[in-house]
Amino acid sequence: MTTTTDFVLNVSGVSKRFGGLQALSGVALKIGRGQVYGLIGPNGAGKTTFFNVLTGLYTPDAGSFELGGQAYKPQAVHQVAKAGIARTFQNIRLFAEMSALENVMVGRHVRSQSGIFGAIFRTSGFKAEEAAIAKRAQELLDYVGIGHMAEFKARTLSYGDQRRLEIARALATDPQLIALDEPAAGMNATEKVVLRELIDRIRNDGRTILLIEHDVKLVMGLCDRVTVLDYGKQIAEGTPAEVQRNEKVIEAYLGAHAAH
Ligand SMILES: Nc1ncnc2c1ncn2[C@@H]1O[C@H](COP(=O)(O)OP(=O)(O)OP(=O)(O)O)[C@@H](O)[C@H]1O
Repeated sequence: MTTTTDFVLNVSGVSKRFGGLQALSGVALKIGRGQVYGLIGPNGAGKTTFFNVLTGLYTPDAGSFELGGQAYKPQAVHQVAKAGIARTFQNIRLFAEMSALENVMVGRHVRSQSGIFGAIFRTSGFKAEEAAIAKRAQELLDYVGIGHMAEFKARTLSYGDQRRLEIARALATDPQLIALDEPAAGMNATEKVVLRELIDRIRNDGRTILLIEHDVKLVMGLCDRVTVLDYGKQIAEGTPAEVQRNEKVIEAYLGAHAAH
């Protein structure tokens, strides 16, 4: 029997309106533990809006949300991080002047115990925790393949490496769900192959991933299931093979291409 806890994320009826524009209309999706789940659709379909609602940047007009079998309200970004969702952004958001290691350490602080008192008075508990956080951050940089760049300022890394750094920072929060917003954007073919291997590895290590991606080949090769949005509505859901031969999906994409 399938119980709700088999789903890391279980949302339904998610709606969001901007003035006269219905950006999301009753979107529902269930992401099984250990899956890579793709969210695709033409430009303006509502993918980023869905991410922003899910991660507390926008307040939904309606919707029910469950994470790891527990109800949660995505009302504020820090609550969402605590609840266990980490994300990356379409336009990379790193601390440009901080080192790669420090950027990952910031992510890890979501889970730290000593708090502000420990940080100010530099208690022994705080120092031990800082050392543990630095060690874990280095492991994560190694994991995503940029361990040798730990001391480099984030802004000096290549585009592809900055994206990998963002993934390391997301992993640092030990999330139940990692939401990746167009991780392959701006990458060349070689970088995409490396990215694909990394996402595969993250899944094989038992993590669950929600992915917005324009590169259809990457989505189809990587995802276990896919939801297709068009004008805020879900027009298809299923395995990559199923959605690829769905008439509505073909029409939405052809229509979008014809419009350009
Ligand atoms: N803050 C906002 N205020 C008003 N309209 C918005 C806002 N954010 C998004 N929209 C509109 O909502 C619709 C969905 O946009 P969204 O960015 O979610 O699409 P998307 O599928 O992520 O597109 P893309 O692939 O181009 O990133 C668009 O028509 C967009 O103009």
